[in-house]
Parts: sequence; C-alpha cells; structure tokens
Amino acid sequence: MKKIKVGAVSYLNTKPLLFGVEHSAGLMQQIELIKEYPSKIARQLVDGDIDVGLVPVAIIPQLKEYHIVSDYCIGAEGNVASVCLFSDVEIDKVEKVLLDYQSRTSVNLFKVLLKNHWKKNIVMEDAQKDFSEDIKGTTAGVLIGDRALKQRKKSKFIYDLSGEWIAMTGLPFVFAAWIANKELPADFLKLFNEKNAEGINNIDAVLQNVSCDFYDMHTYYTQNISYKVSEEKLKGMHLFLELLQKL
Ligand SMILES: C=C(O[C@@H]1C=C(C(=O)O)C=C[C@H]1O)C(=O)O
Repeated sequence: MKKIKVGAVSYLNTKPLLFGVEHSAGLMQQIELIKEYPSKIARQLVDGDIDVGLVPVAIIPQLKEYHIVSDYCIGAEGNVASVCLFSDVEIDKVEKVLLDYQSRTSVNLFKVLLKNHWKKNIVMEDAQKDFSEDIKGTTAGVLIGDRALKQRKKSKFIYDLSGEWIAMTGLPFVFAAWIANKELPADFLKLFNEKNAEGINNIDAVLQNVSCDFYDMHTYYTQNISYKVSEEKLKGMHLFLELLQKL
C-alpha cells in the first residue's frame, strides 16, 4: 500500500499533536512522517511532495485544492509567546525588521499588523539563517518557534503577534492547520484526528517526553498555544486571509 506523506512542523509546539500519532503503530504503518520547519512543509504541500501537512495558513491561496482535515491546529486565544517582534527599542524607533525565513504565516501577520494595527511603514528584509544575532539597535526581527522562545531572554521589547492580532480584531488566530491538497481516505482521517487528540487530552504524558530549559512547556501547551479548531478561530483565519489579500 502506498504510504500517505504527512509533513509536520519540527518545533516543540507540535509535540502534543504528534504524541498519539507516533505512539500508534497502526497509523505509523500508513504514513511517512516528515518533520521540517513551516516554510519547508508549506513548499512541499504546494509542490505536491506531501499529501497533508501542518502548514502555515497564509499559503492557502497558493493551493489549487485544499481541505482542512483535522479538529486540531496551532492557534492562539491570547499571547502565543513563540511568535513575536523582538527588539532592543520600542516599535516607534525601529528602522528595519528582519523576517523569519522559516515562517509563512507570522511574517505575513506582521505585515497585516503593521498596516492595519500599528499603521506604520518600516523597511522589511527576508532574513537568512542564524539572524537572531542581527536583532540589535534599531534592527528588530520577527522570529517564530523554539528560537523565538529562546529570544525572549535576550530582547528588551517583545511584541506578541497573536496578542496584537486579538487586540485589533477580537478574534483568535490560527498559525497552522492540518491541510491536505487532495481527498484522503475517511478512515485514515478519522484515525489521524483521534491520534492528534490523544496528546492534547493528556499534556502531562506529553511533558514527560519533552525537555526544554528556556521556557515552561506546561504554560506553552496549556496557556499559549490553543490546539482546538473552532468557529471563532476559522473566522479569525478568514479575516487574516482577507487582510493579507488586500496588502
Ligand atoms: C505559534 C507558532 O506557529 C507557527 C507559525 C508558522 C508560521 O509563521 O508560518 C507556522 C507553523 C507554526 O509552527 C510558532 O511556530 O511559534
């Protein structure tokens, strides 16, 4: 049988979603699991190299066909902690912003917020590898994932992008969702969804397999990331895609 190719984000935030998946021999037999940073997973789904992926929602317009196939996502209903503008100076004094090459949603969320929330014009530059060292003086950076959690100890000013989005819109935010580029078998999707739920409903077991010395993972999994897809989150996602279209 041909294996279903599943692309997942390689960050700490994805561990609760993969906990049940990776512990299920039955499911693992059906899939090939690829872990990469978000912009790579996005490219693979757009190019058809994978069948389903935990992809940045900002790339939805690039897909000829898309199906949100799970009740779980990487979302936030408050400060997400791992998607922020980091800076040595207040945003009013920032002259240049470096944009994380691993991101597709958050760098676009920053652009949406800059125009509609902060109502500013700042020079932006696509960043290269290891750019966190270049975040200094009047050069700020949008950083995501585990590297962002580490950066929290280094930068004086931290603007949490989902917090700012919620302040602007009153809606929660979805960074990434499980999206397929084709129809997939219903029995596979049912099992995949059940296995996603396992870790989400058992964060204490997930935490036993995670070690992190730069941020409290219990807080991250229970108060920062919000994993359940909801009507409100989808509303937030559609508004984001609409504002992105207008940029
Ligand atoms: C909350 C996060 O959400 C992520 C942000 C993404 C993006 O900006 O494209 C994509 C996937 C998610 O992992 C994070 O990585 O910190």
